[in-house]
Amino acid sequence: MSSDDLFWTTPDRIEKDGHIGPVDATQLPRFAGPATFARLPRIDEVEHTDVAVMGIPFDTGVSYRSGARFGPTHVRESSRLMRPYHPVLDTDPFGVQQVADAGDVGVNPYDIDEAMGTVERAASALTVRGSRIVTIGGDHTIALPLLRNAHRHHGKVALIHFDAHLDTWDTYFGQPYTHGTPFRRAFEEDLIDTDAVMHVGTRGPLYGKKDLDDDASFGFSHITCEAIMRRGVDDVVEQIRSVLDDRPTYLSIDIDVLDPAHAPGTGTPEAGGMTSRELLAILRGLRGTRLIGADVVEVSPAYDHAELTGIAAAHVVYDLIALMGLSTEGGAR
Ligand SMILES: N=C(N)NCCCC(=O)O
Ligand SMILES: [Zn+2]
Ligand SMILES: [Zn+2]
Repeated sequence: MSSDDLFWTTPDRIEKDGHIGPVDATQLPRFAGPATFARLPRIDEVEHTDVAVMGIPFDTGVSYRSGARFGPTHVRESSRLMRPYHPVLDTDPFGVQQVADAGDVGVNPYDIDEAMGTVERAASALTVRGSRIVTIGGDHTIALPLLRNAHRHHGKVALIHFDAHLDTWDTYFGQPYTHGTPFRRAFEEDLIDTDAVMHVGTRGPLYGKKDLDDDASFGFSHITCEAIMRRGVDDVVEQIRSVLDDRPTYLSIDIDVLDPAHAPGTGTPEAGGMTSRELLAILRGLRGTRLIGADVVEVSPAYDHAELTGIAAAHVVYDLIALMGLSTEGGAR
């Protein structure tokens, strides 16, 4: 900031190769100013956006604890400490591509159908403008309209779904569109490439064995949390990569895939989950795959403590952005 500009309205930003990055934390302390994701510019502050971070403050689809409507704000607040260089992937996620915060979509909290339509239209508007999207939820219901948009622009997509839960259940209280059902609907609507759909991190009690039989009949394979523990991260990465090949790939990450010790702030927690270290390591193993879109959902801040969940989710979003910059789909490699 110059001396005649003492306020956060026009802060200095880190710039690289013509890409406008985060507010410079050596000029304006990280804890000051409004929280866009990683203190990146808003989408209206840049001419073109390669990757848009979009918030969906929606939780009308939940079956247990509510509150994920506050997820986007919380994850942004928890993302103030992101730095511009990713040492493991050896990349500048905000320097190799233009990343911007698209803000929150104004979804109807009283009408799930209408909200899903709004999410799809918002996602489509960003896609048409040439942006790939990392969505911050919101409950998992929103994966369905996001997959509808992905399918419209890319055809059937490979889906890697990190979650404690299958989310391929049929209905809850007779309702087809809930946070426990998006991937069954996606299968029925032919949005996903059934040769390349996988759950990672599943665990916890089910309603019955039929849940697994139904899920398998939709083409899903799964790597349980227990398998991750026994087999280790590298082996799991190899299995995921073997199904992806160069297919257009969507990653959906329910933060409850993490153990409640790592992510207490979520609506349907299950014991025995992944560590955030395991999740980040598996994601980094997907470097160079054809990532067309991703979401991080189910952060419910009222149940969070010391921003544990928000910080984990913010790091996951950061890594997804880094992966997009290294992706074979429009990325800088
Ligand atoms: N957290 C998500 N997305 N789904 C959980 C649904 C679990 C249930 O109510 O049986
Ligand atoms: Zn879940
Ligand atoms: Zn889920």
